[in-house]
Amino acid sequence: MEIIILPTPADVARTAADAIEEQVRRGPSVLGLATGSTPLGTYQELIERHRTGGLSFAQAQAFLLDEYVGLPSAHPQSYHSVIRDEFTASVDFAADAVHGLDGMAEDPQAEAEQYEARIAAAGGVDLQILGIGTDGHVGFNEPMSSLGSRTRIKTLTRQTRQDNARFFDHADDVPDHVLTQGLGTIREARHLLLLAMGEAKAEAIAAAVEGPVAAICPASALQLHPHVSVLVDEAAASRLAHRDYYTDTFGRKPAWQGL
Ligand SMILES: N[C@@H]1[C@@H](O)[C@H](O)[C@@H](COP(=O)(O)O)O[C@@H]1O
Repeated sequence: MEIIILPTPADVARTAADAIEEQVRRGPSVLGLATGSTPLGTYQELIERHRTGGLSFAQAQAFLLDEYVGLPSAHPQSYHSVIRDEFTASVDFAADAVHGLDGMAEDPQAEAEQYEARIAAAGGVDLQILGIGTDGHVGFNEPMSSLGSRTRIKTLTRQTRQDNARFFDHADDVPDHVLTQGLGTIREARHLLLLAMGEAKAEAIAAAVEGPVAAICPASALQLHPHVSVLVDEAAASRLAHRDYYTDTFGRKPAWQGL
């Protein structure tokens, strides 16, 4: 894992956008997109680069990590709507290039299997953006998710429903169930970019990066992946025990200048 500690959330957003831009400029790319508040600065940065710097997503495809069960895609808090409103509608993805799970599918298991097949048919994900929940979840893989799990239906924890209540009118409106790519699915992406900002994520980041690989912290499964970049601001890095090791450059430029 490459642990990159940056001064501010804006630096995290810019560095993540650099990695995505580099991937997209390399040629036709498959991006894995996360929702939640963490990547919003990155998406803003990419929209700006599209508008002013000619960055194009016309050759890219995107797959969302997860979706609420029971919300139609037109619901403002469905992840279909969120990613469109926060990012994809403001750049130039081709029609039908942005894929998500159908939270209204009559057979969620069949939907999950078809989604895996669609990712495979696209050639797999080149670069996957990830946030982290305060309980260490990635996607919606809650604690005790199998480290080898595939896309499936999951029940949210009370903690995650509370954390996400801010996006809904009433706390009770947060769905109980979700469809999410599994930890095994996520680990098949070729490069993982885990982003975290703020003190509230510090404990989860420390457990994910320095803790044992264990289902109690789903993000710790990323330690098994050969190419992970963890971009954190100072606050999210504040519980890391080995900070000096991550930041020691021995006078060279930091490794992250070219993720
Ligand atoms: N399913 C999403 C995750 O993909 C996200 O990374 C995480 C953190 O959310 P936020 O970025 O808003 O803190 O929780 C949400 O529930």
